[in-house]
Amino acid sequence: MAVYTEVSDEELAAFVRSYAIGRVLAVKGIAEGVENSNFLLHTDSGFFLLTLYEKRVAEADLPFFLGLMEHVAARGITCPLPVKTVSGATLGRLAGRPAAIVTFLDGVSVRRPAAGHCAEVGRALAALHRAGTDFPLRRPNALSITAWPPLLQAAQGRADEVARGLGERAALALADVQQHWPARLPQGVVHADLFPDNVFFIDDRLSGLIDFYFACNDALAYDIAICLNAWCFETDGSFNVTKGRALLAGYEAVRPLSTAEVDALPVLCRGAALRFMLTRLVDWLNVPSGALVKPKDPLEYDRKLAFHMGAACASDYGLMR
Ligand SMILES: Nc1ncnc2c1ncn2[C@@H]1O[C@H](COP(=O)(O)OP(=O)(O)OP(=O)(O)O)[C@@H](O)[C@H]1O
Ligand SMILES: N[C@@H](CCO)C(=O)O
Repeated sequence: MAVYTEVSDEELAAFVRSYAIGRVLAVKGIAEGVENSNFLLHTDSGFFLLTLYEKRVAEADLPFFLGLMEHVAARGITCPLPVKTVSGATLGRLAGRPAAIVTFLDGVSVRRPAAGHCAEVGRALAALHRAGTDFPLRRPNALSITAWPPLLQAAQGRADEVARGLGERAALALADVQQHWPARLPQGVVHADLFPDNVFFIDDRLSGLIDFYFACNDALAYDIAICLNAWCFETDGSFNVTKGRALLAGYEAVRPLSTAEVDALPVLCRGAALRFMLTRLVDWLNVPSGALVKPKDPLEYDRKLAFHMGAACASDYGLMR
């Protein structure tokens, strides 16, 4: 369970009094997630999500994340909406952390996505990219390629405690992506963490997107690579090209890819796999004592990276031209 910060009943009641959402009837720590402390909040006005922003979220970035949710929601994307305090603020402080209340979204995430889910995610990702086009705030990707060498450095000495050769494989992959990383792909606002746990469905139809706390400005196609990694691999480590094709076709039904984006797909997938392998590895080696959190497996992304190191072109992912 991701609850890093405990909140006393008194602190919570005082915090909620600054909103026009009635009294707290119940509050419950949420079992999913690894980044922030999340609570399901039941008040006289219904259900809400209370988030206390933890280590990786810089307070200065919160107006970007909360503003983006409002911006894309106004353009037809179903996502949580920040709730305003009676004085109009979307951000406050609780138990020493920056904190916000957002609307609760109906739906459930899928554990084993099918090709139909992948198609829906592709469409939703492209719609999000379109909706973000005129978002006025900017946030560079703090976990882009320039952030990977320090992550590797932080973990390399102990990487082989997790799996033999892991540090060396990561170093080779890093050198490869540094050599081939594309310079001038179409840019925009990307979600950057659209994993299955951040997409809700009702009756197999996509009902909403959550967790905008890695959103930033980057290459739009990099967001596709993150999704191919997160949605289109099987539990045995194989890439499911039918799911890849579905995701890419869903995306292109809304926003067709340029030739440069198609050509860059393999290296973007390698980079995206390396990014999540490295952040998972650093977290795996540094679980805060006393935190109720289950770190995610870096080796899942080591296996995905191995697949991508052997993939040569976009057709390996199901994209036909
Ligand atoms: N607005 C919402 N409506 C309903 N449930 C939500 C909402 N926001 C979050 N949740 C629930 O809380 C869980 C954790 O939320 P979230 O993914 O934002 O946390 P996180 O710590 O940032 O996780 P992650 O590891 O994905 O980065 C989600 O998987 C979902 O079950
Ligand atoms: N989605 C990320 C965790 C949130 O950063 C992962 O699976 O590694």
